[in-house]
Amino acid sequence: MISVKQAKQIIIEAALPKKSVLLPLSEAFGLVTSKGIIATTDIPNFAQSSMDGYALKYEDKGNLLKVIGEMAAGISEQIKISKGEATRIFTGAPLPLNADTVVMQEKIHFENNLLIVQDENLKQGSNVRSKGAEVKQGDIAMVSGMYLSAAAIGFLAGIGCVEVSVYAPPKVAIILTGNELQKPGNPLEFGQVYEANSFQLKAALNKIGIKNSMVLTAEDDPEELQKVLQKALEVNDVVLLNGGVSVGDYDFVTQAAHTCGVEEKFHKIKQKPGKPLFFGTKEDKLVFGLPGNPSSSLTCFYEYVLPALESSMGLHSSLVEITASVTHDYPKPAGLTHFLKAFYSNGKVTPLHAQESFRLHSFAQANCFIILPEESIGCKAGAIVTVHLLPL
Ligand SMILES: Nc1nc2c(c(=O)[nH]1)N[C@H]1C(S)=C(S)[C@@H](COP(=O)(O)OP(=O)(O)OC[C@H]3O[C@@H](n4cnc5c(N)ncnc54)[C@H](O)[C@@H]3O)O[C@H]1N2
Ligand code: MOO
Repeated sequence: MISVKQAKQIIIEAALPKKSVLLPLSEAFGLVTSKGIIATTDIPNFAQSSMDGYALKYEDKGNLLKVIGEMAAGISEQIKISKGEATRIFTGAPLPLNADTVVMQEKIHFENNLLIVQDENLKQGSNVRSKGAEVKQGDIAMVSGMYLSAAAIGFLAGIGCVEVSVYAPPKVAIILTGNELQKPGNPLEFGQVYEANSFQLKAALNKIGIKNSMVLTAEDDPEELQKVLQKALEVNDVVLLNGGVSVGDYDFVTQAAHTCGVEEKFHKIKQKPGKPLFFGTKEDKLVFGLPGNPSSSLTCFYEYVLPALESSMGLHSSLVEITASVTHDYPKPAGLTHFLKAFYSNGKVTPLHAQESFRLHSFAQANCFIILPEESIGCKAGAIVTVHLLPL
């Protein structure tokens, strides 16, 4: 058995290659740019008013001005002003030719139908967004490696971008093993359990933009499992097997992986839950044999699978490590690293009641793991412990 640290290192070394893909902007939220983006035009594309008011030549601000027309947002015809003239103008509209300044409508008055500016703070260029103030044509508007937040998507749309090169979300297959699994919605026959792992894994994959993962099932039969794994490997970058990875007579995952040409990198880690985790590679594809117990499966996903997926997508790890003061004693024997389902708030972390790996009740209320290292014999209330905040 290897340590948690060794297992993580082996997975980092087996890094999935980063693949670039061109996607419509509407599908790029949450992904990371794989190429820089060059602005194809000046934005704004014209000198633009940022207020409702009057457009004038700054040098005319002390004169009585004749209002010769109106510039509204979206206007298609240009107006030219001369000395002693101004136009009405609205927010977002282009400035008339020769105007360089906008005075807010609250800061003027009229005498005999002529405009008088009453704004001591008015400067040349006041209330005007200059052409190219956001980006200039030919500028790098966004560098490679940028996370596409909602604001980043809005920014790119605003500079006229329709497609963006991003690191492709890897294709992931989930394989369920176990004759006892029943779909939620059907009555449970004797000996059956509701299938939960594909639901939680799909939810966690969705969270990082990996959608439409394939879910395949295999009875506890070595040949069937081998066929299903072979099929999954043909079209996916990552395969997540569930269950069948331990030492029972019906646990065929390692055997099937070997028969499919998967090179075993490790099997079993000094940890709880998730001790029997299997990891192997086939060419540049990754194969994880997640232990079947739902809590073990999801813990291994967060600690081992997620970082591998995120790194291939250019994402920073969403499993954030902090330290916190633990609120209760939690004794454990030395020998295995424990990942305790816990709740973190305001610098304090509380281990939750049910830690058994067949249960998800406490996991459903958890927002973090407390990490108790291999050599530790647990923690005392008030001790500072390592915490991994979960990307919920
Ligand atoms: N003699 C030993 N027995 C076991 C050991 C061991 O070291 N020696 N390790 C135990 C540990 S720890 C774990 S974890 C499990 C892992 O077992 P498997 O990965 O082989 O998983 P299964 O036996 O197929 O299933 C375990 C458990 O999980 C339920 N399960 C499986 N898939 C799903 C699913 N998709 N949704 C919901 N529940 C699922 C399954 O019904 C079992 O109850 O091995 C221990 N045994
Ligand atoms: O390690 Mo198993 O995952 O405890 O139940």
